[in-house]
Amino acid sequence: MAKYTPHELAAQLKEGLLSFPVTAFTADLEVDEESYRRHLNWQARQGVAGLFAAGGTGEGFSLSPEENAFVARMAVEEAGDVVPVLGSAGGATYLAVANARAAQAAGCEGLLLLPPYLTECDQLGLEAHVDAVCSAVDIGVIVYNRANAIYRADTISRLAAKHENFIGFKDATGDIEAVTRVVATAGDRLFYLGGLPTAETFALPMLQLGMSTYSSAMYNFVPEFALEFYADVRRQDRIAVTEKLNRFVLPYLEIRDRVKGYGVSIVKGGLKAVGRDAGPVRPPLQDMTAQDIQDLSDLIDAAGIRPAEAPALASA
Ligand SMILES: O=C([O-])C(=O)C[C@H](O)[C@@H](O)C(=O)[O-]
Repeated sequence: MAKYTPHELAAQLKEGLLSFPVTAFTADLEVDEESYRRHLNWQARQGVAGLFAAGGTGEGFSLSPEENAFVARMAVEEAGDVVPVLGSAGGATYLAVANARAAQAAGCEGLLLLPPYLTECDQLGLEAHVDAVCSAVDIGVIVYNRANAIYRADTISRLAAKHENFIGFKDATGDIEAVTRVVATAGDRLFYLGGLPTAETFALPMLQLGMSTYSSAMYNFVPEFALEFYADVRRQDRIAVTEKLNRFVLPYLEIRDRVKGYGVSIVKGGLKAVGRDAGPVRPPLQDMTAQDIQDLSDLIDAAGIRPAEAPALASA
């Protein structure tokens, strides 16, 4: 039974940083229960407004429906008494509906609806997709505007008028005109969160567009830094934000951009770098090389943001 109504959930999420934890895997690429539970415990207790299990950084797209439900259940058990936990739903409509129902049954307060895969889709199909998911559950639903799921403002408004539990719009396009149309049309009926890769990079300009929060992947391994960054953004302290961009975020992007898919792999690399290994990524993503992890570890030290309780990386 959810503790938050969809409306209360939106009010809570929009006022703080959002955690998107990685899903821990063993060397055999199985879900690593012990390591995941440990990670969740750490992530939930640093001061975020909500925790999204099995999102993009959590490799939700690589989980079977059973694993997705298991991950959601573990997240609720480990973090649900501290922060609202949201699950994820993805793939074809029938799978997304099954994921959504399983997330609700696991005790999630809401869910992130990931884009479906492979096929192109347009507005009527996307509307039917969101319609089916929102109708299948009572908990809050946030759509992820990304890849092949790009929602027009009128589609979003119709869905918001129809479904009380449709509460949020997460953008990973950075298309200012389109996002402005969505925010201007749906207004306060929804809340808006930034979800571009390494969302910190865009946080200040997106705040002006109405995105009071964002998904922080780097919060996984440098939580204090990520929270300070968010506080600077909310204060609109451009000088502090720029200093942090130069000190860590922009050099981090240079490592992230070395290989396609490192947007996720670098987060697990960052966890290795701070001594909190959550295992490998699943193919088709590829793990960071030892050199890339070392470079990231050096950057963390040069920026002075190694988490207090995290040991330095043993030299290779
Ligand atoms: O679903 C997710 O993990 C994301 O939204 C992607 C990341 O959290 C992205 O915002 C980032 O890399 O900071």
